[in-house]
Parts: sequence; C-alpha cells; structure tokens
Amino acid sequence: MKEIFSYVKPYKWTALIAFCLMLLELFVELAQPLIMAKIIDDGVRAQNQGMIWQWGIVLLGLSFVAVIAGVVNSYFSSHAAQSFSYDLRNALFEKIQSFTLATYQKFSTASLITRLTNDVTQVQTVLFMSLRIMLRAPLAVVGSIVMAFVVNAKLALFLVIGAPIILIFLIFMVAKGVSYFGLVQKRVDRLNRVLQENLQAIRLVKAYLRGAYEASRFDEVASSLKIDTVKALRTMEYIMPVLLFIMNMSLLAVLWFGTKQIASGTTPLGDVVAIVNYAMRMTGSFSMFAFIIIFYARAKASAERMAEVLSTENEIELPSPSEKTSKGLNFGELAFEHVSFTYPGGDSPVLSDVSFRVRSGEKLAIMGATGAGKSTLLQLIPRFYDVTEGKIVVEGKDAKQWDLQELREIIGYVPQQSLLFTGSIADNVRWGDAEAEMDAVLQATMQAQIHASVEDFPNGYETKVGQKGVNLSGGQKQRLSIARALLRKGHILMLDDSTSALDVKTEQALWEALSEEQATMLVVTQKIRTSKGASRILLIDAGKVVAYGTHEELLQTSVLYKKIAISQQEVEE
Ligand SMILES: Nc1ncnc2c1ncn2[C@@H]1O[C@H](COP(=O)(O)OP(=O)(O)OP(=O)(O)O)[C@@H](O)[C@H]1O
Repeated sequence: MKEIFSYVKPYKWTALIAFCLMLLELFVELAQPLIMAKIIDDGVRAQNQGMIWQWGIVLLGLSFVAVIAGVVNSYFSSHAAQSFSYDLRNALFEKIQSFTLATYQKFSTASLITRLTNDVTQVQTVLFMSLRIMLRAPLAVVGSIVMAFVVNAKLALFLVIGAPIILIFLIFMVAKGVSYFGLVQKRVDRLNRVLQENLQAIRLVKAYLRGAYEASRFDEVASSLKIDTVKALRTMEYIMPVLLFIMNMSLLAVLWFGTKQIASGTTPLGDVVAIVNYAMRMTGSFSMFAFIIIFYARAKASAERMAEVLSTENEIELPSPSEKTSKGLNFGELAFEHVSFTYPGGDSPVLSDVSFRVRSGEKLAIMGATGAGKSTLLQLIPRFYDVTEGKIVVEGKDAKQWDLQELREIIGYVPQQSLLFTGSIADNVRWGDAEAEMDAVLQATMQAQIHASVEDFPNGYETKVGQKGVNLSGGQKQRLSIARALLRKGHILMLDDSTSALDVKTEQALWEALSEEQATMLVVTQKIRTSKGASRILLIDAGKVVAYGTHEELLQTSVLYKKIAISQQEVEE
C-alpha cells in the first residue's frame, strides 16, 4: 500500500488543499452542536429572540461555508485521485512492457488486465474517498470526543469508553477483509481469462458448437466470483451492528446520567443535547468508517497485487555499462555455440547443444517436425528468453552484451501467427519503422507481394484493419507481417513458417523478391521447395541438430532429410 501511495506524491498539494477543505467542513460540523446548545440555553430557555436570530444566522452562514468547502473539496479530491490512477496505470503498463516472456507467462494476460483496470480503480476510489470522507470519519470521532469534553467532561467519559473497543474490532476486520478480497480479485482474474479466451476463439466456439459449454464455463467462474464476494461482504456485515450496539450503549448511559444531572440542576439541558448530538455524530462517523473499510480492505488487496507487478525484477540479464559495446561489425552474422534451453519452470530442455553459424547475407532454412524447437530457437535471438547454456553470438558479440534495444532494432521478426493491430494498413506496416516515408512502405509491401491486394481495397493503405486483422485473409495477414519486418531494414530477418497460407505462385514471387535482400535470413519451413533455395539447412529433431549443410549435402548425408524430400516430391508429382 505504501509503495502504491507514493504515486500520490506529485499531487500532494492538491491532496493537501482537499484535506484542509475537509477539515474546514468538519470544523463547521463540530461547531454546530455547540451553537445549538447556546441557542437552547441562552435563547430558547431565556426567551431571548434576538439571541436566537443572531446565532441562527451564524449557524446558516457556517452551513453555507460547509457546502462551498464540500464542493471545492470534491473538485480537488477527484483531480488528485484521477491523476494518481493515471500515473499508476502508466507505470504499471511501462513495467509490463519491460517484462520478459517468462514473466508474462507467470502473471497471465487476464490477471495483468485486471490489475491495470479493476485493481487501479479500487485504489483510486479509496483515495478519492479518503480525501473526501474517509479521513473525516476518524477525525470526526476524535473531534466529537474533544468537543464533548469541552461541553461536559463527566458525560463525555461515556463516549470514550466504547471507542478503543471499536478501534481494535475494526483493525481485526480489515485484516480479515484483505485476505477475502484478495481472493475476490483472483476470481475476477479467472472471469477475465475465460471471457478473453472465449472472445478470442469465438469462431471456433461457433464452429464446434461449444456455446453451451462455454456458457457453463462462464457461469462457473461468475458464480464462484459471486460466492466469494458475498462471503467477503458478509464478514464486513458484522461491523455495523457491533458498532451500533457499542455506541448505543454509550448513548443510553449519557441519557441516563444526563437526565439525572438535569433533574439535580448540575447540568443545563443544552449540554446534554450537545453531548447526545456528538454521540450521534460519532455513531454516524463510525458507521461511515465501517462502510469505507470494505472499500479499504478491497483496495489494500488490489494495492498488493499492483505492488507485486511493480516490484517484479526483470529476469533478462542486462549488460553493465562497461560491458556494453556498440553495434556489432559483421553485418547480420549469427552463431549458436552449444546452446541449450529449458523453458522457465520446464523440466527438460527444448533445445540441446545446438551449434551453427550463418554468414552475412546467407539464408538458413530451419526444418524439423512440429514441436522440434524451431520457433523457440528463433525467439532466443532477440532474447525473448535467455539461453540456459552456451551462447548466441550476433555480429561477433555475445547477445547478452548487446543493448537490448539495439539488438532488437537489427532484427526483423515475422512470428508464426500473424498479428495485426487496430489501425490502418499503413500504420500496421509502419510498426517496422514508425518514421518510414510512404515510398519505403510501398517498397516493403511490393517486396512482400501484398501491394496489389492493398490497392484493390477501396481505401487502399488507409483501409482500417479490424481487431487482430479480422477483415483480412490469412495470406494477406502473413504478407503484411512480412512487409512490416522488411520495413525494419534489419540485419537479420526471421520468418517463422510465415508463408504457409500463400499459394505456390505468390510464394515463389516472394522468395524471388527476398533474394535481393541484404539481410541474413532465418526461415523456418516445412517445404523442401523453400529449403532448396537456402544457403544452408539446419534440421532439428527433439531439440537436437541432426543435420546441417546444403540441400545437396543433406540429400547425401541425412536419411531423414532425404525422406522428407522424397515424400514432398511425391506430393508434388
Ligand atoms: N512458452 C512455452 N513454455 C513452455 N514450453 C513451451 C513454450 N513454447 C513452446 N514450448 C514447448 O517447447 C517445445 C518446442 O516448441 P516450438 O514452438 O519451438 O516448436 P516448433 O518446432 O516451432 O513447432 P511447430 O512447427 O509446431 O511450430 C514444444 O514441446 C513446446 O511444447
């Protein structure tokens, strides 16, 4: 909570003004019973009309001040709370951007979304409430006790007795509430995950008629959210009756002894009325406090979840400034030296002792059965994950000594699953280089064989791409992803089975266009037709290199490669 509230610091003045206005409001509120007592004793009982008018006007004036203070306080409180949540959300987002893929996996996308939305809102609400009413409640309690002592110390004692019991009880309930609400937030995570999976795979849900199953899955998570929320709120329900019981007992004691004192003439009626008024205010403030405590307990659980994100250390080892060297010299050269890799949390290596070298401008085809480790191999180069053993040498330097941004800048990557973003087609291609002129965009799209298709769209390059590219075909998405990587003009171009949705003619035209590329190319493929054109082929099986060489060499030396070649020739024949 402390770490999260450090984000209030930039708005401390706004918060302080809100706090002072709240104090003013409170002061007016506490002064009212005192004035009422004066009106009763010196005005009503003494039958002094002038006095009643005089203090009546004071009372009205003070009420007006309280209203103005309340309105201005609201303005400053909401400004501080909104600015705080804006900064916090940005800080969380920035932190998440710096995560390694392994860390993303640890948190899960749905949980990160909940933390950035729902959790931030919980804390923001409590901050607003704190500045508006939350701090006011305990201050009103203390203020009421002090004023009650000013009016009549003996009667005020009855109000003090219950207060410590209530405080201890409230602290106990908050501690209990935090653990319950932590669980509730986890349920919200689960609900978001199910919803996210369902929406992402909506076509599959419809095609496989899984609507009813999905509805029951959603119902299950929604009902566990309901059950746990009710459980958490139920715990909180005890707060109010216990509070009211203790406070009402105090009030009864005040009335009992107050009446006796009035009868014996030791205390004026106005004093008893004022003390009763303060006791009622205390009860009201405690009730308000009890209500806010529910929000506070929930916000505390949320704050802990956000602090967990903010304090997560990046697992990627970054070079120290002395180790860091500028970009490499050998354009696009790449070598794997005895590289082994196990996924975080995995028990067996996905890649074992992989070694190969690709020279500047060469094209390496990576082949192997599904699950052999081809995509994993590519993902190690831009350091999405770090190697477990061995090293990757990029342009003559260990990848770990590269500045991470510089390393990623020289790599154009086309993932297996083409991903596009909401925006225009031009915007999507410009992901490769945000500053690129339209000429460069056109050059990249022509090379990727997508220019003609884009021209056919009514709005050309300004055509809006729906979420994840829903309004484009698989082949169009693949080629736009390739254009994006080409625009990057990197030294190394990595294509992960990125032409699977293209017809033979378009694919051929694409490879021809790409043969003019200067960049070193790593191409994951299943097709002998593609590997034939590569400078070298790396054949992997269950994470191990089983063959490495040119097409002709592999036909001679690798039984597996030869088998694949024969099977594909048969298919082609
Ligand atoms: N994020 C991950 N966490 C844990 N294990 C993973 C992860 N991604 C892949 N794996 C495992 O690593 C192995 C290699 O996967 P990889 O995606 O690299 O294979 P591939 O050769 O590219 O397969 P395909 O041709 O089907 O895409 C598989 O056994 C897979 O289950």
